[in-house]
Amino acid sequence: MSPYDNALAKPQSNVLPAAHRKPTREQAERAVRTLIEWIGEDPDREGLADTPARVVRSYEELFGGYLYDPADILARTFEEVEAYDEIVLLKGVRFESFCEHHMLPIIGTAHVAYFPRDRVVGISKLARVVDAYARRMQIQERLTAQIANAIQDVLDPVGVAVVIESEHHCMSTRGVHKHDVGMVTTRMLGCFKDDAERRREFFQLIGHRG
Ligand SMILES: Nc1nc2c(ncn2[C@@H]2O[C@H](COP(=O)(O)OP(=O)(O)OP(=O)(O)O)[C@@H](O)[C@H]2O)c(=O)[nH]1
Ligand SMILES: [Zn+2]
Repeated sequence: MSPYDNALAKPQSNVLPAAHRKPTREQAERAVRTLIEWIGEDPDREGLADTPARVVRSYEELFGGYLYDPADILARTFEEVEAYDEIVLLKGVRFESFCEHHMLPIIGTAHVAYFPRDRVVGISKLARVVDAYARRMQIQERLTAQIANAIQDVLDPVGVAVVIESEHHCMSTRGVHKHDVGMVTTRMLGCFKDDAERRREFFQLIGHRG
């Protein structure tokens, strides 16, 4: 059992606790201004005057995943007309996320597969689920597990497989300064966990040796 399983009981585990009061936009902009001052810059010079507002606006986009419930995204499904008992794979879904330790980008690719039981989902919805979880403060292990668990919980397929490969800018642009190092995480559920042949087929489809 992975240490993240408990935190994953609900797909949306890293949302704001109810007791936490969300700061106003003005407070958020003031916080950015404070950081600019802390860096040693003049927040009133022309080039920086609008920066706090820009940063807060960009955060709305970069961390917009909290506004989406993956269960809603996956709610619209289609009954299979012909029984399709093979893997459905969305391969190479690029995403941008932010590590929760340094708030620096995690840039990566997700491969998301499921083995339908009796319903299929519009394929774009798998990419939307990736974004809904990526556009939050994350660690890659949790991101991987959340995507897989949401698909399992909502679609109840025979199995789900998620592989994420990424570069962590907190490792490349600061700290240990290691470039071109990939972090790979996987989450296998159902037939992909229990059936070695199915898992091998999945890894072959994404171009890895299983
Ligand atoms: N497991 C895991 N670690 C991550 C992820 N993103 C960032 N980290 C790591 O989180 C760790 C935080 O370590 P700390 O020692 O608290 O922070 P730090 O002093 O800034 O560490 P360095 O990055 O080694 O300089 C670092 O080792 C990061 O590489 C992630 O998605 N998963
Ligand atoms: Zn980091």
